[in-house]
Amino acid sequence: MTQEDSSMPVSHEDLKMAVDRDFLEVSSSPSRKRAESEVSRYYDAQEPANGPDSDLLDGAQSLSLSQIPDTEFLPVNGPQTAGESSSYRPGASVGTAAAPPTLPSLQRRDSGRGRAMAKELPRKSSLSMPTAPLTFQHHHRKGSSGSISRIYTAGVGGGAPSHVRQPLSQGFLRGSAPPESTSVASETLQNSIPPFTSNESARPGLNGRTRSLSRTRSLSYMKRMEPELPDFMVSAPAKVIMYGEHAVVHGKAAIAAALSLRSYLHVHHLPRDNRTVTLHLSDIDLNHTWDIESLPWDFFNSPAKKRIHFDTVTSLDPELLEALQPSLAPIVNKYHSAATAFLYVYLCLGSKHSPASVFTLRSTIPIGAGLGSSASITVCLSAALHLQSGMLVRPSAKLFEEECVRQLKRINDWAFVGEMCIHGNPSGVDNTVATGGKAVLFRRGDYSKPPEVKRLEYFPELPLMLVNTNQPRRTAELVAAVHGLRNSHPTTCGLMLDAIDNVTAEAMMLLDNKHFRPDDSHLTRLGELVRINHGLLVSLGVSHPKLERVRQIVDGSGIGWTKLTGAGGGGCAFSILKPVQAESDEVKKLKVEETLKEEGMVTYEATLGGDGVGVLWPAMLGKPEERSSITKEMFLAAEGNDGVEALVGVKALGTGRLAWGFWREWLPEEA
Ligand SMILES: Nc1ncnc2c1ncn2[C@@H]1O[C@H](COP(=O)(O)OP(=O)(O)OP(=O)(O)O)[C@@H](O)[C@H]1O
Ligand SMILES: C[C@@](O)(CCO)CC(=O)[O-]
Repeated sequence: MTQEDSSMPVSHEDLKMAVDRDFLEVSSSPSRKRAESEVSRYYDAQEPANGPDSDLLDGAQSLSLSQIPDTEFLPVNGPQTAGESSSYRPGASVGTAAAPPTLPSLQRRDSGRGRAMAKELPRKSSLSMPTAPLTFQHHHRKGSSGSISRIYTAGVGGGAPSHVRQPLSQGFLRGSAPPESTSVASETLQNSIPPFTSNESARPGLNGRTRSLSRTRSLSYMKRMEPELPDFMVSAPAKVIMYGEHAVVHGKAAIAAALSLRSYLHVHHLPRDNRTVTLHLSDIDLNHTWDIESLPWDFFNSPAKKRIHFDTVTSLDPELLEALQPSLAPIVNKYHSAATAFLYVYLCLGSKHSPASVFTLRSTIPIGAGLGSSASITVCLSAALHLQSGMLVRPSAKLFEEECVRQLKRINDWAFVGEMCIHGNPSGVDNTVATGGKAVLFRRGDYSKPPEVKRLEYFPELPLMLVNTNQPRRTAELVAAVHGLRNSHPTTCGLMLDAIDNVTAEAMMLLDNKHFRPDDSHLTRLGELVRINHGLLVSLGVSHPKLERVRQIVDGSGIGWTKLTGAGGGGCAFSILKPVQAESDEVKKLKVEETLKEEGMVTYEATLGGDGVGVLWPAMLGKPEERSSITKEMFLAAEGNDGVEALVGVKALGTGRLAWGFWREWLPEEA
């Protein structure tokens, strides 16, 4: 490639070709480096107009040992001698006062097709030094063929200027990102590394320089024993559709908001010599382990089928689904579509070299109740798989808004793929709200294009009551039933869908209005729109006698306006409650709640408009000085929904006990 080439914008197709060639095949090969470089250039082409370097600051993020191939390690400060090498003891400086103020950095050098690329790696032993922060420098340099390569240099302490770019997906950061995961990795190392002996012989490296045999051995020992990444958690919320469900599948708009119930996914990494992946969906009693190598990688990673993180996939490939069947066959569980969603996305995004891990999920969202439980779990899975493969930057206040949006889009796009595995033909509204949180207007007119999503900035705090009829149903079947009705009554059905669209548009004018007052006629208007929307859904055939019973109890007592939410056919309804004006109103409300309970229904307090997908990295409790791991055993042992919330709940944010991070698409300054 010429220098001119390298300055040209990189198209998505170029990028995909680079990745198709070899990116996922050999995770630490020089060709992967080439692909990484292509990906970096792809990002460059999308950098904000105010110039790359001004946007890019020190982001010292830990590099896992898995990212260090068995290539040569050279000191940046000059050739290494045998004597020098024996003084290098990974882990030796951890927590000791004897750590030198600066250490020679390690540099990995790969060469491929005449292109030079070098990248300095922070030495594991130096990562946890408390007084010497790591800094990265970023230069461009001409490769042997004239192409421009990036060089990343890591030093300890030094006053390096800090316009820094992290490779590949490390993204654009502002300010210096805290290297949260480094101390965990170092602790693990400290426990697992046998000490070096200083009298071991040195042998020439591949380029004639010397390197220590003991270092080589220990590195490979460490690589086997150390899990590739620390354990971490992700979480995503449920949603309530206020107006427009079903119509949204047919290109109309819907208004939906994040609900305070959430799913939590714990990702535990296994030592590298264990080559298995486990999916444990504890709410549905599904616990299955696959041998990673036995999965149909060859098919998924074949040039014709390969998909990458940046792809927007709008339909499932029946051949890929077919290829999964042998791996899914042993799973006999009525909710097995969640396993299909997991494997499909896992195989699309991963490779034979994906880290061995255990994915453990617990959700406080009732399943199949219209609250988007499936979307919440697919968002968790998508975020976890992206984080695991290094394709996301963890949320931080330093992340630029544009990058936040990109991260969320990537998570959302692949959560949608999971939703397609579970639902068949989803609109994408559920996963969009579970990803971004808050409240949105959503419309997807053309399925081959991204949906239109508008945040409702002034979404008010509404007096809501949420009721679960506990009547099970499947979203996929209800969506298919409306399609059937539309086919047999195209004109009438079309008018009903248009009417729902009008309801949503009217509601939008109230809900996205900073002058909205929940205690006056605005609330009544919203309530009436709720009632009209429910009536139209009844006509579309997606209500259920139990939902009608909720309506009878709530609306009959005069305390509010009720509508089913989600796919209907059972599941949940919500009511907008009228303002309490007298004591008798309060009494009526209590009576309603009692009656619903007597009839086997569950009422929830509904807080709408909360955060979307969040990350707890690493999975640890407590303030920095007294941190302890959240193990999957602890997570599984938490009692009920309250136990899960008490142990890992995002509500603990701000108490100093947990440090959940959120990509706040619309409010990056608060992240
Ligand atoms: N906690 C969970 N654990 C495992 N799988 C789950 C969980 N929650 C949902 N699922 C998966 O999602 C499916 C239910 O999805 P479905 O779309 O029918 O309901 P929903 O998402 O709650 O409702 P709606 O789409 O109307 O909001 C289940 O069959 C299962 O595969
Ligand atoms: C019924 C539906 O409109 C909402 C399900 O929560 C389906 C969808 O939008 O995918």
